[in-house]
Amino acid sequence: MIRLAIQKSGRLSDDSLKLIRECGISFLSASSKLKTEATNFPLEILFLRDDDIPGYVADGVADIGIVGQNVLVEEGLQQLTVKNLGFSKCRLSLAVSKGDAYADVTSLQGKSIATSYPNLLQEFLTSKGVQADIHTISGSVEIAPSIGLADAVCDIVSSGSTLISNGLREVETVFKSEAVLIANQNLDAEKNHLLQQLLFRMEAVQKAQKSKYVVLNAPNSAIPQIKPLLPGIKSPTIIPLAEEGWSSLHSVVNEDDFWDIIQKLKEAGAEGILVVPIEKMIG
Ligand SMILES: Nc1ncnc2c1ncn2[C@@H]1O[C@H](COP(=O)(O)OP(=O)(O)OP(=O)(O)O)[C@@H](O)[C@H]1O
Ligand SMILES: O=P(O)(O)OC[C@H]1O[C@H](OP(=O)(O)OP(=O)(O)O)[C@H](O)[C@@H]1O
Ligand SMILES: [Mg+2]
Repeated sequence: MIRLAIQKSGRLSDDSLKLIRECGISFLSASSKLKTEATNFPLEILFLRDDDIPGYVADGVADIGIVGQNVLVEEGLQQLTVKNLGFSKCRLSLAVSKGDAYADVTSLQGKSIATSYPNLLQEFLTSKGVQADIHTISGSVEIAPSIGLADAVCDIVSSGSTLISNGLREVETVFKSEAVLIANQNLDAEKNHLLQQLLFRMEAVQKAQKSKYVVLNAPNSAIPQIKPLLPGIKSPTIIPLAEEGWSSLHSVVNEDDFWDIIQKLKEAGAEGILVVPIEKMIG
């Protein structure tokens, strides 16, 4: 049995649970239950405050966990990272009151800055040669300038709407973050085997999310032009249609190149193009 720690409730929770389910793992979850067991994989899930997850994994209370890089690096435990997960993307930024003058980071010299990330902030300020008074608070950081607690803040930003609602202006990016899978560094052979199985499934899910299955019809005369546009995993599948002189081509395309390829396919004479999501992709 391997023990996974995820955030109980917050910005990491939904996508963490979604990823586990997409790996084909089923479990019952009730909001009041802080521990559950999967029904079809030897996995136990602990629901915790995100700040506690790196420490629990480092100590072996949990074997693996999902947490934001901002929390992991703040706690000095980045060496536990196994895999970037691509969700809960955000940045740790410095912000000042909307009306405050700000030229560059030296404008913060001698100022007080409220944050929940004193280590990341201190490292950034030191790298810029700036000395400031760091005031550590555990939440509602954006309120600090308006109540006279600090001159500036250093907090998590995604859309920027929390800053705007609190009369603040983002001025520097201190750290970029996304969710990561972390693991204890001394897992025994059995737990390591289970971790490798989970990683295999996660990679299949991630690959599938970046790809689309494309089906189209084309006159046989257009196939030489279309084939190089659809390299797929090996090469496209070509099946003759009932109508003489026509074929159906099937392939996988990468999401990043998708619109560009569709445009070129149409120009080459493709018709009836169907685009289908892929659930899992292996090899
Ligand atoms: N607005 C956001 N958009 C995307 N990701 C975010 C956002 N805010 C935070 N995150 C990421 O999600 C993590 C958890 O954020 P959340 O705000 O839920 O934490 P929290 O309030 O400290 O929760 P907890 O109660 O578990 O301590 C952060 O550490 C960060 O990595
Ligand atoms: O740039 P935005 O899109 O506005 O997001 C940023 C906000 O999101 C997070 O808080 P959250 O809403 O998770 O609440 P919390 O303070 O309870 O953690 C973070 O601490 C910021 O306050
Ligand atoms: Mg927290």
